[in-house]
Amino acid sequence: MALISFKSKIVEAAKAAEMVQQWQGEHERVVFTNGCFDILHRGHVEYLAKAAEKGSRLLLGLNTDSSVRRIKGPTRPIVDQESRAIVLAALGFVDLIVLFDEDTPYELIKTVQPDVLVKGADYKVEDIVGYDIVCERGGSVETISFVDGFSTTQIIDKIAHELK
Ligand SMILES: Nc1ncnc2c1ncn2[C@@H]1O[C@H](COP(=O)(O)OP(=O)(O)OP(=O)(O)O)[C@@H](O)[C@H]1O
Ligand SMILES: O=P(O)(O)O[C@@H]1O[C@H]([C@H](O)CO)[C@@H](O)[C@H](O)[C@@H]1O
Repeated sequence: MALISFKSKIVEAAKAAEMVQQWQGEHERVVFTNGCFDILHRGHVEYLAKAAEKGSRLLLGLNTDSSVRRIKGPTRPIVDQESRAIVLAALGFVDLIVLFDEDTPYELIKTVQPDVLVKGADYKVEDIVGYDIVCERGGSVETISFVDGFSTTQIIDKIAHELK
């Protein structure tokens, strides 16, 4: 798949909503998840693969750099938003990526109206942003178990320690 086709997965919210409506019209089950995904690691990949299995299409909400900075602190992200989006777009089981600049994906989830909302098991189901929106339309909100020993923070700490 040429790079250009990876980039075509990265769309604006309005386009994503249009695609989701089309897929749902064809009885496809659309899964939504979101995150910062700074320095992609094995936990992310296994998590996204399992999220994708919960439906037939996977839409990923990706925090912009300024959003990540507000959530994870002034030294983050390490990897810029365009690079994070392209790396994620290379994953065959990711169908669409939408950048969002808010602190939470609430407005994006309201716009795209997915069938399934997924986060990692570090979140309680009822605390997941968008829970109300997805449940209201009869969708499901689920968590995916953690792959122990993998986090971006741990990678950063390991590099910082090794380079001391
Ligand atoms: N080891 C893991 N196993 C399964 N899911 C994970 C793992 N690490 C992160 N996730 C999930 O991936 C998504 C993105 O998480 P995030 O980008 O915060 O990863 P992270 O490695 O925890 O980052 P940080 O260390 O900077 O907090 C979230 O839904 C999170 O639950
Ligand atoms: O990569 P993270 O930190 O797991 O992603 C965050 O998830 C938050 C979650 O959806 C809250 O229920 C979200 O609000 C935040 O914007 C990040 O995407």
